Amino acid sequence: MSQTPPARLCEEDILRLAAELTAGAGPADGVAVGVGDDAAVLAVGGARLAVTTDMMVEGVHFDLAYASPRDVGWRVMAANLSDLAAMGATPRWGFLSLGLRPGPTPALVEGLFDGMLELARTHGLRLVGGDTVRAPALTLNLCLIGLCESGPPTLRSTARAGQAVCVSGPLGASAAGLAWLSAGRDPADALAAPAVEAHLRPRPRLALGRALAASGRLGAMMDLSDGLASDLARLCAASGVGARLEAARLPLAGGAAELATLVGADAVDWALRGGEDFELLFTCQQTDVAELARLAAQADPGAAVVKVGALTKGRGVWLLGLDGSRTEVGLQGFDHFRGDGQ
Ligand SMILES: Nc1ncnc2c1ncn2[C@@H]1O[C@H](COP(=O)(O)OP(=O)(O)OP(=O)(O)O)[C@@H](O)[C@H]1O
Ligand SMILES: Cc1ncc(C[n+]2csc(CCOP(=O)(O)O)c2C)c(N)n1
Ligand SMILES: [Mg+2]
Repeated sequence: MSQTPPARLCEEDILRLAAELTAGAGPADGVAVGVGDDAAVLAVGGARLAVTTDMMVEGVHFDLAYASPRDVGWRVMAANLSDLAAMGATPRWGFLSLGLRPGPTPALVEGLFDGMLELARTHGLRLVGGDTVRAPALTLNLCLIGLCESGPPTLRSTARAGQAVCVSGPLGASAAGLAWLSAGRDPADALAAPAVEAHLRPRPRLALGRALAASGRLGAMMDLSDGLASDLARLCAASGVGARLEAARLPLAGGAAELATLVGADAVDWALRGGEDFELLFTCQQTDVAELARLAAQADPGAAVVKVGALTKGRGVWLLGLDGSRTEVGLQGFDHFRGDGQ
């Protein structure tokens, strides 16, 4: 008798389960924000702590064939700091859990720490602990703690229909760099170098996150780690709204169109579904876009405020194509257990 194979969960299913099961325990003392946002927010003795954790695994998030240990350390720190940026928090303390294959060399371990600490120092974060084990693949997990002192933490669940949807910079550069490096192409190639840099050394938008939080003009905010299509769908689901993106407004990373042609990919696909851009995604009243752009330029000269669409009363994330077509694109970004994951 044939048996029905057990159901397989994708990452999205697991995150939903984690949210449901942890919420099932009821409200907890001191938890201002639990599972479901970029960081939890804990109320401790008058302070609000934003606490986040993010793991990177060799072969899944990086490949040592093209990434140096220093790049790997930088990237895991950047991904974690970006979640604090999304809450408008100021980074303070970090813990590193490190899984190393047998026979770790000083060059590997020192390189990982150098990369992490270089970026941590820039943002005033101190590594204060961790754990070290043997593992079948190089694995780094950071847990970072920040302080929400630039205003209330900026959440995913507070967006309203009618607001503008904005991003803080170009999209698709990291995916372009990854595609270039994975194809074994020259990282120093003049056209590809900025994309390679964006992939290996992303720069989380901490000053911008704080400035946006302090403005008091935001609807909702999160960071872009899985791709605009998925991350905006999560923001929309948390806020009970839908969104319409306009392809003509997407700020494609410089050179992405040419690189896409060279490696046989699509730059719009990178921008929507590539992930790891670590830009901020936020919503605000349409009339506040110009003022936030002014604040952003002051806080971070490298950042921009680019309106890419608007929130709607409907459900789902829809893309208005250059040809006038409407396509649903929600949740098409990176998922560890779907598509590019297994
Ligand atoms: N295994 C887990 N147990 C409990 N909560 C989890 C677990 N995995 C994820 N979460 C929570 O689910 C939410 C979404 O997690 P996710 O890792 O996708 O965060 P993100 O900010 O959307 O993405 P990224 O980690 O790429 O920055 C977060 O609030 C996170 O703390
Ligand atoms: C070797 C290699 N293959 C694929 C990717 C792409 N990638 C991996 S995880 C992720 C989303 C964010 O991760 P998470 O959800 O775990 O925070 C993306 C876009 C990569 N960086 N390196
Ligand atoms: Mg995030």
